[in-house]
Amino acid sequence: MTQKLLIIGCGNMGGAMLAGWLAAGENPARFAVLDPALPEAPDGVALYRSAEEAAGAGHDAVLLGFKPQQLGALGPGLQALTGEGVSVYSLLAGIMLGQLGHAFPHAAAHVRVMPNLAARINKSPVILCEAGLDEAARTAAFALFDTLGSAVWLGDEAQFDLVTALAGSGPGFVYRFIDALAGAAIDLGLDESTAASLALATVEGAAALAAASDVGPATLADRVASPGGMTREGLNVLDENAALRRLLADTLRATRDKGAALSKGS
Ligand SMILES: NC(=O)C1=CN([C@@H]2O[C@H](COP(=O)(O)OP(=O)(O)OC[C@H]3O[C@@H](n4cnc5c(N)ncnc54)[C@H](OP(=O)(O)O)[C@@H]3O)[C@@H](O)[C@H]2O)C=CC1
Ligand SMILES: O=C(O)[C@@H]1CCC=N1
Repeated sequence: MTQKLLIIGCGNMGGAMLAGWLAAGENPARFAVLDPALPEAPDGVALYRSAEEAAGAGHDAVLLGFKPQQLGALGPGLQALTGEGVSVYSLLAGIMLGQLGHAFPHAAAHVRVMPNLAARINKSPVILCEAGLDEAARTAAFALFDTLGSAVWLGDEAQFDLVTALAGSGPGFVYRFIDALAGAAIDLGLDESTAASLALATVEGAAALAAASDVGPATLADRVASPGGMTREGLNVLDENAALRRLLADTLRATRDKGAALSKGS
């Protein structure tokens, strides 16, 4: 079981995860941060400015929360923090287990972790893929990340970039949809603040209902579309030539394919 986690790079995503763990009641002393310029860490969480300083953290796992493009430059300087008995959890989009193994050869295990920003409110799916964990360590890793929402093991690493596009990047696409929904209403004559608040409340309520419902989104869409009514006309626009689905397939494809480029260093 991870006793103490050193978060290396605590920006948008690492910070959201740390906030989620603390919000769930985890002991702040279980966490430490290594980040050269972070203004401050939450109360009770040690903040280190260099790898040399962080060597005293007493950690048994690290969470890599810097950018994938930094792995080559930062990896060698992190060797001393990722020695025997230390598990390496990585948020680095596109970076494969084999590359983590190459960068941190002495670590006990290597785990890819893909959450999203909703970790901050413990509502994130967290996809996990590992090499080197024994059964007890798998159970402990699952529990740690499940606190942030809902953890799930992915058996086939070849699909990791695709699930990253869907669930890691996904909130970005949903936020664009909310803005586009509001923007379209503004284009048709609604005032800006009414459009923004109605679009957000509608997406929030629709997602919550879908999550609480025992039928799927397609059935719920049909329940919104009263026979002979207004909604069907709008659904017909989205459905014509699978317009929305094709747009989203292009979106996920472009996102997924950037993962392969990141793993090659671009
Ligand atoms: N944002 C998201 O929604 C998601 C991101 N990810 C992954 O999380 C990782 C971080 O992304 P994100 O949080 O968006 O990026 P950010 O830039 O917000 O966070 C990166 C953090 O790393 C810090 N950092 C820079 N250099 C070092 C160093 N030498 N040692 C330690 N820390 C350093 C940065 O500091 P400074 O700002 O001062 O440079 C910053 O605080 C990426 O690998 C990304 O693929 C995964 C899932 C979702
Ligand atoms: O944009 C990125 O590369 C990261 C990975 C998933 C979400 N943000």
